[in-house]
Amino acid sequence: MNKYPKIGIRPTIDGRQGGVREALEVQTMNMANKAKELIEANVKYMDGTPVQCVVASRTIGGQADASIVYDEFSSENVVATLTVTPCWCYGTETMDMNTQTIKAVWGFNGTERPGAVYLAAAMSAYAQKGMTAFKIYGHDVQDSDDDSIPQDVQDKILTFVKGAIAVGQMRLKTYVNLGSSSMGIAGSQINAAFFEEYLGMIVEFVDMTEILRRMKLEIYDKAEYEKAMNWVKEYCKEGIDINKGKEFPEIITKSKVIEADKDWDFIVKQALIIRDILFGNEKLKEIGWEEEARGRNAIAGGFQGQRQWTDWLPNGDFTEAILASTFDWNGIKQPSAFATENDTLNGASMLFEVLLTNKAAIFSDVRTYWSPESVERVTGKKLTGKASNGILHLINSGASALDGTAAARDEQGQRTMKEFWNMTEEDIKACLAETDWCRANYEYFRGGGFSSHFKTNAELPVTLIRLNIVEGVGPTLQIAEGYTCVLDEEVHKILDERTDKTWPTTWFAPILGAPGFESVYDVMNHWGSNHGASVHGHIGHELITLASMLRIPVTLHNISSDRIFRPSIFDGFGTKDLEAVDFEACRTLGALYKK
Ligand SMILES: C[C@H](O)[C@@H](O)[C@@H](O)C(=O)CO
Ligand SMILES: [Mn+2]
Repeated sequence: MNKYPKIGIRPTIDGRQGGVREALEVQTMNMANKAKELIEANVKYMDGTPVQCVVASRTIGGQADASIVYDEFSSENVVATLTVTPCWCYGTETMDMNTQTIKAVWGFNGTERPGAVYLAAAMSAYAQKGMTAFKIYGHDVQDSDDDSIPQDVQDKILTFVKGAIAVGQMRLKTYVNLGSSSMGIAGSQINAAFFEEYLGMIVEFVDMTEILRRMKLEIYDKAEYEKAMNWVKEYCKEGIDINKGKEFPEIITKSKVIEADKDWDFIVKQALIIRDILFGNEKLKEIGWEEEARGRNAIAGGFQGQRQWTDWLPNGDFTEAILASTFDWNGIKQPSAFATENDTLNGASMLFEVLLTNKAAIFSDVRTYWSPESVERVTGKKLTGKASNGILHLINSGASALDGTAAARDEQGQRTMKEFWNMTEEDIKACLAETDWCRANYEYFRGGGFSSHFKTNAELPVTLIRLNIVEGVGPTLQIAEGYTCVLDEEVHKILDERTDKTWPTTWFAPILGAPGFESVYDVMNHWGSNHGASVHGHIGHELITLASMLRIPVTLHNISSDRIFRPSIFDGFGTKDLEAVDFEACRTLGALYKK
């Protein structure tokens, strides 16, 4: 990253000199420094670097002080400001009025000198001006000499910062769209205006022939290619070949132009090349390809694959699975949001998840709702535990991140999925050991290739999401928190093999009870598309905060109202039907980067 997006911290103060201001200087600055410590210790950029804060050089008692701080922040790529104060200050005279930053105000909840009153005054001013700001004050009154940050305040500050830093990291980065429409999936017919106006991103279009050009002209690092091939030989074991013994018609046999024993050479090269197209590679400059070495400033992308590519060339499953994982042949790496079937809206969903968690996002079809009755009919057995109300089969041709095996272990030795920097050598080997690579089903993929095949082998909290675009409404987000399920082995086998035994499976049970979550069937029935992106952890509240920053209304979620944190201006649209409020507020405010 050229210059990290930062959080600017603004200590505001009662400007009355001759006693009041002087008495508050230390406490106010202290709050700012405490907030900086909290943020820098808890939030990381995509590459694992701790998020950086810039604390203003002075307290702000009026716009003259504020203007010095605007200047300090302007050269630092400050994307969001957190104004902190233990006292009453003068609302519009001290507020952050820069329209380019995302804002929050933390008003100390004390009674001696009321920070929470300033907070309320500032929020009313922001609302009156049509500006968004997040309101933070503690649930319990603190004494004026208590410099701790209560847990509820910490949670709000961190949720705000995670969202704001995600917004900052997306801004002016590129989504690389490799190929075009895949099998009529509308999400693959990229909507550039969405990326530009809502995410502040740039869309680049790259034809899939670029991959063939780089193969033919050998525009890749040969040493790395050798290394990757050796790694594949050692760790990527082959699974079943379901084509064996089958008679295929000529249109299928003559379409396989890469010999079967050359598939790995092809797909490993393809993975290197696609990564380089997105992110660049200094090595290419050394071999005379300076333009290619630069990459395209990507933060995410997707590959069409089906069908103009896969109808005669090996599929993109290996590339997609490896790009999305927290490791490759070079060891640990930051996971990428990289969409299969060029479903750009699922790619953007993956991007939100990776940005908020630093973990791998798992791309899949939301393929089948298995009712308890159907499972019993087909297997003779009952679903149990978290699966007992029915399950969703999350499965796509083998493009899911290998972290989805849940083979990594936490400090207690339990299965989990991790931030990439916490992945160990053993975790990587374990994820690879629980994955086998099955030769692609030639009926679907005439050109062959290999699909990652595994099952998510632990009961873990996950969040499944989907970005949709609805004509007349714009982009909307759906969020389902739930658990991955481990089924009885025989039940798993019977259900899994009904779909495709060469693909990775995650069994998912959403948490029921919220509107739209009356049953597992309802969740599947309300889902906006054929795909979803899941990530480890229950991060629905963080997604809601991020969506509110981007003005993307959330149309379906199972997050309790006490976890929902949106800008204070949303309260001005009512408090009864939070979903309707979200719609109305997002529509009134308009896209963050509306041209
Ligand atoms: C191989 C098949 O075409 C699958 O890729 C297809 O069923 C899908 O994943 C549709 O989303
Ligand atoms: Mn699919």
